Amino acid sequence: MVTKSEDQMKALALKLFEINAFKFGDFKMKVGVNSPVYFDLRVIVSYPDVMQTVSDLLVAQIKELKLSSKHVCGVPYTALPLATIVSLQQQTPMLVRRKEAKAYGTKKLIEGIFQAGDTCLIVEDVVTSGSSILETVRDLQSEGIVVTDAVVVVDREQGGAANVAKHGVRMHSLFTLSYLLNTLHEEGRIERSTVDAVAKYIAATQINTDGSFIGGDKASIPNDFSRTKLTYEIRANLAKSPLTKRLFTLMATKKTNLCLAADLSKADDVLDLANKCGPYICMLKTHVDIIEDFSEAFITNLKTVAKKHNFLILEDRKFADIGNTVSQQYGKGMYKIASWANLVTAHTLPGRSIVQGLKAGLSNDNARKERGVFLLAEMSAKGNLIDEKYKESSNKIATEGGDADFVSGVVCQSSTCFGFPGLIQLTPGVKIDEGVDNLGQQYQTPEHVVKERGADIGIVGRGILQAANVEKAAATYRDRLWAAYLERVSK
Ligand SMILES: O=c1ccn([C@@H]2O[C@H](COP(=O)(O)O)[C@@H](O)[C@H]2O)c(=O)[nH]1
Repeated sequence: MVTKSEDQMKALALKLFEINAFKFGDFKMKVGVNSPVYFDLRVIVSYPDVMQTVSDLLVAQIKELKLSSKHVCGVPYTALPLATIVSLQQQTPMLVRRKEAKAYGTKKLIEGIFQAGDTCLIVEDVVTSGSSILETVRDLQSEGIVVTDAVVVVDREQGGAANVAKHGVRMHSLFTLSYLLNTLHEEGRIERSTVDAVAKYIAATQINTDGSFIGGDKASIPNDFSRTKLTYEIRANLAKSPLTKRLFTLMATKKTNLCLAADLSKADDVLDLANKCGPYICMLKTHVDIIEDFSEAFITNLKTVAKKHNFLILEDRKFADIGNTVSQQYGKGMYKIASWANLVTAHTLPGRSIVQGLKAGLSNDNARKERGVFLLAEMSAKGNLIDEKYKESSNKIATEGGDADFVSGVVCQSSTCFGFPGLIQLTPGVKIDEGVDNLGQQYQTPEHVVKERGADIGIVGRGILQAANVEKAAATYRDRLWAAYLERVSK
């Protein structure tokens, strides 16, 4: 029996690229928007070895998943030869769906011998919206045939799996587009920028069951896929961690990209501030070590306020030690930060081990899904020592490697810090009046940080804390930051 090995999958991915079964460019798609990537699996009939491998892998997949069925049926036309080989290898009778009923003779849409109540497994080459699978399912079902599963060669990850699932069909793909892109990149065949560009396109073109685009019609799909031009809804689809997705979604639904820096030294003052400003913020940022009367009760109350007003808590601890120490600073000590802060900040100075150390401070994998870190790649302090190379290396830690899924974003001052749209740019040093304080903090206006510097979330501390009416000030900052974001994505 053929099994699916990682090496075999990689080799096939490269082979498909070599024979132009998938290519990069600007292609007109059935769904009505152009795509930077196109699959043409029709060509594989000219490569018997590729046909053999693809069908072997499909059969291995069917066996692995124990997908037993009375018939197999390929979605016309490209998948027909694949379904034929699967039928032969499995000795499972085939059904053939005609695209149009014959005008003479039996006028049947489904050819082959079957009875109502028989089960049938669908075979498909490439799935975008899933509409072609559903057309075949519809014709089989109208003959009383039961369809619960489909095996496909490539899932373009544009919503097809979810769409067919809504009609009771589970989709099992050999390859996802992300896997293919990453494999080609790892093997040096395509640039990281191509991977990112295609990922942005895929996130922006998620398709509903009815063929419409999630988040608007065709006209609303941007042709500029740079991070700052995409909406938070679209970027939520690209985020690697559940927590980052949650934050993007929270921002989009609550319509706020304001983070309040609660730099106060009394626990009750922080709670009072959080209660007053909670409705306007997506995140409350703490410096827990400046709270003089810190207690567990404070944390319990803060979590209650966060839940009531639907914001996340970011502890701006700026971890910077070796992994082993960081894991203890995060999980232990009097603050037990890992137990309550959704997010923390960390310097990238120690390298990748900073992220590994934080992950090690969490008790289990489930906890990791609910926690994340913002890495500091730039600082707002005048005369800070960070240079371009440091920024670039921080970007690599944030976006590459096995621990990048724990990174929710980057604390920085410019849009050039990172390009990956699944991460969030957090920018401090925001005040209605630009300027520098007496200890070197540099301020820019809400509009400037969002539109010119690429901030996704603006951090405001004293701009709100020192206002006569903190609630009113929070509302003003929320309005200005949000309006700047809307303007940025609409132009
Ligand atoms: O580069 C950085 C990183 C973090 N901060 C933090 O943000 C707030 C800013 O407060 P303001 O009162 O608005 O100046 C503060 O908690 C800093 O620790 C930063 O300013 N710059």
